[in-house]
Amino acid sequence: MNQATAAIALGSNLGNSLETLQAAVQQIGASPGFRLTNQSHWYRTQAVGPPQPSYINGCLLLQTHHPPSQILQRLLDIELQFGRVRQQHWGPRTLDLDLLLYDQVVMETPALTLPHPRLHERAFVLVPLAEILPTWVHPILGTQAAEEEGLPNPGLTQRQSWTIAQLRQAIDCTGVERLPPRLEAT
Ligand SMILES: Nc1ncnc2c1ncn2[C@@H]1O[C@H](COP(=O)(O)OP(=O)(O)OP(=O)(O)O)[C@@H](O)[C@H]1O
Ligand SMILES: Nc1nc2c(c(=O)[nH]1)N=C(CO)CN2
Repeated sequence: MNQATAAIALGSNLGNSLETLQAAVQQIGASPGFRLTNQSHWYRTQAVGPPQPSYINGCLLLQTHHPPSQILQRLLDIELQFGRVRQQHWGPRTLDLDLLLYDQVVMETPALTLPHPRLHERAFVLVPLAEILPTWVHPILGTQAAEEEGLPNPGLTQRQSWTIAQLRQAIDCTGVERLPPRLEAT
């Protein structure tokens, strides 16, 4: 059966974040039909949004035959399992899992937008994602359709297409610090 590539962003800034994130990776990898193929390092990142503690962020890649809606549902279930409660918009959380992309699929429903609509502007996503998927081309940015919809072109010059590595180069990535590997084993 044909498998799709999906990328997932993980973040946490409440509780023992590293432990939670590592347990979440295990849960995702152990989910039927999800094959974990790559994982970024973990990064300590300055919080975007209201004042709150810094986050730990990372990304991973899956091969899967599940459709995007089922992947999102599994991610929401795992968030709940780790005690995620939605309170403040962009506020602190024990675990946040976002589906960043699914092959070149472009979709928008009330429950799911692909690619993730803020992927291209977030250093805490682009830095880890560029480690594991630098050559993926954003299916909307830089295209005619994006301009017609008023989507921002993230660089000063016009491009026909944007890879993850190019998007990462185009934004300010200060405040995103790779954690030393020894911390990953704790
Ligand atoms: N690509 C996506 N990945 C994850 N959730 C998505 C996506 N597109 C839409 N959603 C919807 O967004 C809802 C709210 O997500 P959430 O509370 O995690 O947002 P947030 O993390 O506060 O903000 P942001 O979306 O900017 O990261 C989810 O219940 C989900 O239905
Ligand atoms: N550094 C950082 N900031 C955030 C994050 C996150 O994962 N990392 N998630 C948010 C809500 O999705 C809001 N702000």
